[in-house]
Amino acid sequence: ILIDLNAASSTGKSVLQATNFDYVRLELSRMGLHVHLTTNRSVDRGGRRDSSKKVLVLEAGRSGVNDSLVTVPQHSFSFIGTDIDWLYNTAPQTHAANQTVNLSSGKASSVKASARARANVPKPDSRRDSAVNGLVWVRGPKEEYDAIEALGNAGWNWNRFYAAMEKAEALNPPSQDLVDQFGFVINPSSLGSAGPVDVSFPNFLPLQHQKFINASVQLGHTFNPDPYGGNNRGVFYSLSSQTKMAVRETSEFAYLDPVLSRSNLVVMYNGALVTKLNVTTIRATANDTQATDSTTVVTASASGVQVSFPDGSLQFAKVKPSTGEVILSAGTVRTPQLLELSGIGDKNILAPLGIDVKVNLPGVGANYEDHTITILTYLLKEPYLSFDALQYDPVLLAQQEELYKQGKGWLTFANSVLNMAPVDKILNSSEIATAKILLQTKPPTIQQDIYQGIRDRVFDVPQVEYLLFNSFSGGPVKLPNRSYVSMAVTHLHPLSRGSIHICSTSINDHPVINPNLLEAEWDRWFLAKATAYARKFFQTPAFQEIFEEEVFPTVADVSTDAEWEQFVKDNINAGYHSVGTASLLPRSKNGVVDTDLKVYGTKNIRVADLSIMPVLLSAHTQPAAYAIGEIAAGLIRGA
Ligand SMILES: Cc1cc2nc3c(=O)[nH]c(=O)nc-3n(C[C@H](O)[C@H](O)[C@H](O)COP(=O)(O)OP(=O)(O)OC[C@H]3O[C@@H](n4cnc5c(N)ncnc54)[C@H](O)[C@@H]3O)c2cc1C
Repeated sequence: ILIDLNAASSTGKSVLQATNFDYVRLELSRMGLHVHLTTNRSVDRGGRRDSSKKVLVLEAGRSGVNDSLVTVPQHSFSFIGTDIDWLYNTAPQTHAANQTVNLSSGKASSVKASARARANVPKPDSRRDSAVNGLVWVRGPKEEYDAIEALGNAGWNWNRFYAAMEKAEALNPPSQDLVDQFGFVINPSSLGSAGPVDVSFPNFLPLQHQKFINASVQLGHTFNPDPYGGNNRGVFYSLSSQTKMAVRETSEFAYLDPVLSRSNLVVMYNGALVTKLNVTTIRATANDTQATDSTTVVTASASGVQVSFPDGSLQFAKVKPSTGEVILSAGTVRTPQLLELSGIGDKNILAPLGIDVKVNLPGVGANYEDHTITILTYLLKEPYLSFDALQYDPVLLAQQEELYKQGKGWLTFANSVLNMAPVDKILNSSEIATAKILLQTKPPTIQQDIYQGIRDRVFDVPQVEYLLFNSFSGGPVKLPNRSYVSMAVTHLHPLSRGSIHICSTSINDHPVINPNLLEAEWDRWFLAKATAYARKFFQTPAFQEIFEEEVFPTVADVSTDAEWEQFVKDNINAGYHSVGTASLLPRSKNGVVDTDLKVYGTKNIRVADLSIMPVLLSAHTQPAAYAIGEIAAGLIRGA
């Protein structure tokens, strides 16, 4: 049953009153959605579906189906500032000029879109998706997944993640035409072919992105024809989470659509805002191994969740006594918020707010990590064009909109071509010596073994990603009727760690989001070096052919080490790759969930989203989110 709460609040209320659910899943949208749906779907595949299990999925966001800004690959990021953006900002960043940094996050579902797709509305007009990310589909190197296991998480290694990512994805190999036009190369045997999530190359690659491969090779970077099999070092063509016809792929379409007709599934969206879990507790007994002091509560269980409906009423969704489960997939910002509001978290944060501490779990909201990004802007020579031309040339825009209806042209493109660079490609020998010294200092906020792992892998795995945005990103002057391109420089393994904690007892107050960007000296120094290096791409013959000049920052403004460090502090961006606030780690290491994704000290509460990742990868995060969903589905089924 599919219930749009804005339209059918009373139906939603009657369903909640009448049902005890086996699984209540918070939230529907995007990555988080598919755990239960995968549960259903996978069980189907194995012929063991248990349709007696009642599943409730709750999502606060609305459908983005009628909003082409969220459905067309080229429009990714356009959701920022709209009603499908949670509108997060960080707290002032002490080590980054005290600025607050944008941390937009999607608040949308696309169940209507899925319904439309089921009705066979042809692509791409079905506009079926509401996801908002940049569509980049890439995985990290094998060692980084194995390092998650080495932190004390038995079984959470490359083999498991790789199998789960392959299970989720279905590669559409590029047509011969695309190979001939743009040079796309891929090794199909490193990718899944039968999963629900379509991954494809865009049907268009801007000239500057083609040249980026050449510029990288001219600088001594290696071209990697097979970045999906456990080694992503070098420059390569990256895939997008989109269909062959250039419609963005999402978890809703991939996982929800095939099971929407099931009578055991209820999906409430467009205003199903979960406010807290109702948690009851049983006190520790003397022989309980988890008890750390006489007041420790060791077994907490959720009887259900409270849901605020669009009409302002508070409803209760019940799980079956003794067997029902609640699965949190509210993302890295909201999952710790919901746990804390429900009394699961650090007692030193909860008690002053008057929250009854059900499980004292200091790891909730801690270990927060994000990639950090700087962006440089360059002017293209005439007559070369970027997406900026779509704004100043209405004829071109109209042509491209027409082409998109056939799944062709500029609008099919969000991104492709990444350069995942190891340290020794961008630092000289004296800088490497400095790097080794800086890495000896452990910043205060990172855990010892996470720090050690990152430090020990620094020279083995990529440390910086270079990626082109096909438009102007910033700078003092934007010339009319001219096209720009930007270079995003991402530090892949920062050492700074922050936190996300509630500051009130209301779900409506955003938690305090403090990534603590650039706290570590290593992070400031390395990102400055990596950003300065980005200029070298533009000095290669391949780029000099098409680029006129650097507009932000100019050589006159920023050239010395000190100037680059200041540039980084003044212009830092978060990577939109937040992880870690409900970390998969042993409880003794400040973990929040165990290897079954169960929240420590609880009987029937799991987390299945990116908040469980204890450390970031040399990769964008959505494939890991899908993998976590696939793995969680297996755990829930006991498979
Ligand atoms: C602008 C942007 C660009 C990105 N680009 C890329 C990219 O190109 N490639 C890539 O791999 N990754 C990218 N990412 C990252 C990737 O999209 C995220 O890491 C991923 O979506 C996280 O998945 P999640 O399931 O943990 O959380 P989310 O996808 O954030 O899902 C959480 C859901 O829970 C809902 N929710 C939250 N609180 C409540 C509540 N109280 N009640 C009900 N519902 C609630 C939210 O509305 C949301 O739908 C990008 C992210 C952003 C924001």
